[in-house]
Amino acid sequence: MPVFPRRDDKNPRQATRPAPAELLLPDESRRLDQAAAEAGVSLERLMAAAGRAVARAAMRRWRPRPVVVLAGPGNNGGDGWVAARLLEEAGWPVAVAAFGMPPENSVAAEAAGRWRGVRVPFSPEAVGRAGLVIDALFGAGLSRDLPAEAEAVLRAIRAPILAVDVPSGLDGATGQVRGFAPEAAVTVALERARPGHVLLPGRDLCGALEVVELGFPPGLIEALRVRCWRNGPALWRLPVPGAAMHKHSRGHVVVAAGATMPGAARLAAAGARRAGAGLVTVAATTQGAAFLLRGVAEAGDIIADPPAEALVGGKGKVWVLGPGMVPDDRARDLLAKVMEAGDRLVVDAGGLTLCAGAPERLRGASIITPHGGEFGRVFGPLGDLAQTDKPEAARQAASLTGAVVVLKGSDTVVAAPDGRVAINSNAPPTLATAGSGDVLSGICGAMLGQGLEPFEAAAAAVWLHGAAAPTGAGVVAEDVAAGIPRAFAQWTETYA
Ligand SMILES: NC(=O)C1=CN([C@@H]2O[C@H](COP(=O)(O)OP(=O)(O)OC[C@H]3O[C@@H](n4cnc5c(N)ncnc54)[C@H](O)[C@@H]3O)[C@@H](O)[C@H]2O)[C@@H](O)CC1
Ligand SMILES: [K+]
Repeated sequence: MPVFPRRDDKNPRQATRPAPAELLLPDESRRLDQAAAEAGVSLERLMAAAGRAVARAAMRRWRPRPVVVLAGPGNNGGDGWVAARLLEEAGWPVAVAAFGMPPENSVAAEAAGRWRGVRVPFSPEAVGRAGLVIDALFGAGLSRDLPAEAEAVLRAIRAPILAVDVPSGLDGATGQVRGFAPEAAVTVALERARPGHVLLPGRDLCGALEVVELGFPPGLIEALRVRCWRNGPALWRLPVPGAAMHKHSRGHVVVAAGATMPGAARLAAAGARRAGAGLVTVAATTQGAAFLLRGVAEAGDIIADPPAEALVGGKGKVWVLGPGMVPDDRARDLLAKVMEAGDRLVVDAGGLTLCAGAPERLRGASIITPHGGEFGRVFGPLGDLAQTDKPEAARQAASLTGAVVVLKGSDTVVAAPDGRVAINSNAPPTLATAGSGDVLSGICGAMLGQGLEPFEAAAAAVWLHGAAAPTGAGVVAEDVAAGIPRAFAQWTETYA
């Protein structure tokens, strides 16, 4: 289970509560509705709350204007019928275009039955003159591709779209588009967000995400035992140096540098040092050491041509193996020795290339940090799965290797062998620059060295990396490392 921040309610500085981080899968959402019914909270009441939240979101963001509500045949449509009625009661001009009617005697049918206002045919013309379209066609659990008729209408929209639950066509579990999904200005998510609101391309289609609580009885979400979260401070605590600490109690990170790209090792070492590692050593070749010594302030201790035996083993040691590493015999030997010694280990870049098509070689690593290409090279068919279901692919890779998998991208997924998944969303596009991954692997090493367990270490590192990255033009990987103290400060001020 994730460690939740301790809070001291007497101290107002500690009063900020991280937003609920659970991401519900469609099946969990169904179980939640069922449990609510058993606890005496009817679907009717939940639908009324959802429709009210949608109407309020429209009134908060827009002045009264002609609204067209696209209502689908299920409960998503039901929310739309409720919202239509409330907006009309508030004096807005509203028309409903229904795509099929809900089954007789259903809660959604009841909501539709209460609509006394204008109905228009479900056609591209219906949305042509709208000033706002409420998309209540299908929800996050859509099980097949969007029908062509629905796509034609959604494509004809020129007005801003307020999506109920998800923009219709978006798969709530994976963030993938089923045939087509429109780009919403606002998405009202119900009770909790879904993985598809955070994963790409879904996140980009949702516009501003509003998560509204519907009034589920307390304890029901906890009882679901959700295994997927939005990555953030609700999942881990960053290590904060205490007065009694000394450098040897804050971990010793050893970065193994390759023969040809010592700059990558320097960036990994910078990430580790800025993220609080007590000691950082770069183990380089003679040639690499000569280069590194010129930038000693950002590299830590440098050892030229160390015999691996001299470095492996020892208390508190964490290896970062791979940034700038050429997958040669020396690297292969070193990986084997580190594994044999049982040291904690972060494997990235060249270290992953050593394991292409042979994921079993990674057994014993604590954290691996592949981008999509490296993931495919190591895990073969799971690489294809990652294209359609990134969390599931990362989860399977973690279970296969026993390592926490950090599958990188703008929507980095962190998966643990026990099935926990954190999806990250704070990475600015400036992180798409050479060397930024090296900084991340160093931060992962520093988190492990300071005592976080691998899943929390990886998730915290990924968040810190995103928070450290400056936005705007001209950002290079060194700036990300330099931004780490500011990211720590942001966390301390808000959550510590
Ligand atoms: N706990 C929650 O989150 C709550 C959710 N509510 C709403 O309930 C919705 C989910 O309701 P449903 O499960 O009824 O799902 P939908 O409203 O998405 O509708 C599914 C219906 O559409 C049909 N369908 C699916 N794909 C189709 C296709 N390609 N072509 C034609 N028909 C298709 C299905 O057979 C089913 O009848 C959520 O999106 C949300 O708006 C609220 O009403 C109340 C509480
Ligand atoms: K929708």
